[in-house]
Amino acid sequence: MIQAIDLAKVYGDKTAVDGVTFTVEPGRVTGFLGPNGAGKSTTMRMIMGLDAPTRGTVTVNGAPYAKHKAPLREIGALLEAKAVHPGRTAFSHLSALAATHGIPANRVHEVIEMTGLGAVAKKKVKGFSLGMGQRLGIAAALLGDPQVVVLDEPVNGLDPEGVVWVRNLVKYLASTGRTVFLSSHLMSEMAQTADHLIVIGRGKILADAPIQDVIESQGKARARVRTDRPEDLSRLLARSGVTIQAPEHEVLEVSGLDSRSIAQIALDNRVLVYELTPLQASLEEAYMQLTKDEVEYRSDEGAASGHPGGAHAAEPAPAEAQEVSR
Ligand SMILES: Nc1ncnc2c1ncn2[C@@H]1O[C@H](COP(=O)(O)OP(=O)(O)OP(=O)(O)O)[C@@H](O)[C@H]1O
Repeated sequence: MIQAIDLAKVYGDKTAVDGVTFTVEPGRVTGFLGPNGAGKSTTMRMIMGLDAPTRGTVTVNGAPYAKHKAPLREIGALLEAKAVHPGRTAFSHLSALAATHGIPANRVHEVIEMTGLGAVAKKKVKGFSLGMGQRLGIAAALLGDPQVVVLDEPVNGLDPEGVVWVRNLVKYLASTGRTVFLSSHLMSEMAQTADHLIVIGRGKILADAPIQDVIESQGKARARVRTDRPEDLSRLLARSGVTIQAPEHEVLEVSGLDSRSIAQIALDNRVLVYELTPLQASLEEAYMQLTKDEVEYRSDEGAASGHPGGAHAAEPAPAEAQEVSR
C-alpha cells in the first residue's frame, strides 16, 4: 500500500505537487493520470525517496521508502530516464543490482525470462531499442519480487505485443495481491488496464475513484440515432451543451442528451427513428472533461466545424426550428 498525506513539492516558485492525499490499495491496478506537468513524476519520485517532500508524507507499506531495510523487496519502480550504464549487458546490470540488494542470482534469470529479454540478456544496453530498455526497467523493478510496483509510462516505446504484455503483467501482479501504481498517457490502454484511477491536475487531485465511476461522473449522455431525416432531427435536438456528429448516412451521434429525451423529441415531431442506442462515454472523453481547466500546455484544437460529419457544439435552436414540417 502507498499512502500520501498532504504531500507537496515546491521547486522555487513552482508548486509541482500541491498537498495531495491518497491511498494506493493492494490487489488492484491504480492508474495515475494527468496532463503534462501535472505532478505525476514528481509524486512518483517522492514515493521512491528520490525527491524530498516540501510538506507532508508518503509511505510504502507503512514506512517512508528510505526507512525500509530492503527497499527493493518492498517496492520496485520504473521511472522515466532511468540510468543504466550503456556498456553493461542487461544481465550484468541486473546481477549488479541483485548483488547490492542481497537478492539471489537465480532471481536475475527469472526476471529476464519474465520480461522476454532472454535473447538479448548478454548484449550491451547501448544497442537496446526503447522497448527493450523499458523491459529492462521493468525487470529491474520486479527483481526484488516487491509487494508494491510503481511504473511511470511503462508502455512508452513498446510495440503492440509489448503493450499487451505489460497489461497482462500488471493485472497478474494485482491479482496476486500486490499494489500496482502506473501512469500512462494512453487512455485506451489505461481503460483496459486500471481498476481504479487517481487523476491529478496542476498538483491537485481531481478524481480518486473506480474507473467506471470516473467515466460515468464526467461523461455526458451519448446515443447513436438512425433516422431517415438526420438534418431535421439535428435541428430539433440542437441546444446549448448538445454536440451532434453525422458519422455516416442517416446516422447521428448525439452527446449531451439522454436516449429518452431524444426519443421524446423525435416522437413529438413525428420523425422516424429506426435505431436509438445509448453509448458509453469513453475514458478519454471523461478525462478531457475532468482536466479541461488544468492543462499547462494545450494545443488549440481548432474551432468547431459545422460541416456534415464534423463535430459542432450546437447553438440553441431557433424557435421556428422546433416546428419542422414533414
Ligand atoms: N527538478 C525540477 N525543477 C523545477 N521544476 C520542476 C522539476 N521537476 C518538475 N518540475 C516542474 O514541476 C511540474 C510537475 O512536473 P512533473 O514532471 O511531475 O509532471 P508530470 O505530470 O510527470 O508531467 P509529464 O506527463 O509531462 O511527465 C512541472 O511544471 C515541471 O516543470
